[in-house]
Amino acid sequence: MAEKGTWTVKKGLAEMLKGGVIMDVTTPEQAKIAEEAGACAVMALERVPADIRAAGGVARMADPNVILRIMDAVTIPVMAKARIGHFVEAQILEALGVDYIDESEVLTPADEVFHINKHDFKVPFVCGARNLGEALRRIGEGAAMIRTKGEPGTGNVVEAVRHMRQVMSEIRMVQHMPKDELMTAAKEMGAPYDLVVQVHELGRLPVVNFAAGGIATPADAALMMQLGCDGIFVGSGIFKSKDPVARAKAIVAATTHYNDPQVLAEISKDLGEAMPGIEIATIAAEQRMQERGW
Ligand SMILES: O=C(CO)[C@H](O)[C@H](O)COP(=O)(O)O
Repeated sequence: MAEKGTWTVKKGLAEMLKGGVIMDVTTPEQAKIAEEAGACAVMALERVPADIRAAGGVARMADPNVILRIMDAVTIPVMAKARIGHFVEAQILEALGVDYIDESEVLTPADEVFHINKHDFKVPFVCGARNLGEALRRIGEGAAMIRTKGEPGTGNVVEAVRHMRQVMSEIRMVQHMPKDELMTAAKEMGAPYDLVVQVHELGRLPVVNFAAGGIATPADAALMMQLGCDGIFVGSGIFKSKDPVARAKAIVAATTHYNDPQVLAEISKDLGEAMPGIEIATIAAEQRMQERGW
């Protein structure tokens, strides 16, 4: 059996989640809704991003007791969020036995310069990115899964689309570069050279890449899948909508049948109101979660 905490095992767990939906949950009851809807994992946090945005102030790791109750409530993997750079929150989450840690820009960063050295941990990490350089820096620090950032808590998919298109087009560029241009590309992106070489050879990121931030409808989820992501994170889009149970199921089904417009049309019927959306231009630059992380 593979030893816990090796790179292969960390990466492999994310690969098992491919094609699935990971749902933000704040209570054991929401975790059960997610599991029954077919989520492949849940993400435990204190508030969904729309509520974090509305509350303002400092957003931190959730109460360990809530995380443990969520772990008790479901059989699917449980992820939890730590603040960027807050390696002690990560140590605590590892001690609780969560399956994955999200070093997340949705929480208030604890360090404005350094991310967590994720190689220090046995538990795997997922991190957000807006472009290929950022994704490869996070993988260089030990992230075993990437998610594009989008703009969480807005119910507006436009930033998720921008980030996924950016990452995919940079991957295509690197893939088709002659080998002798890779070092300069690495320098310009601020990315580790060996990882740029891997992208060149694989034609994809060396780890799984999900889409996140602003996905609010089954059509949004299918759009992100057609743009080439490996799976979906949804938080506010489900639990700030009128009918979370129906919407959660529909988003899971849309992520599976993302290439079948007939099925997507059926799935999208009678879901009740989606969460109210926010136009990105109305959010001040310093309040955009995607700007956190470097
Ligand atoms: O940070 C995340 C990924 O772990 C959130 O799950 C995701 O960004 C949720 O965004 P939204 O509330 O807009 O669905």
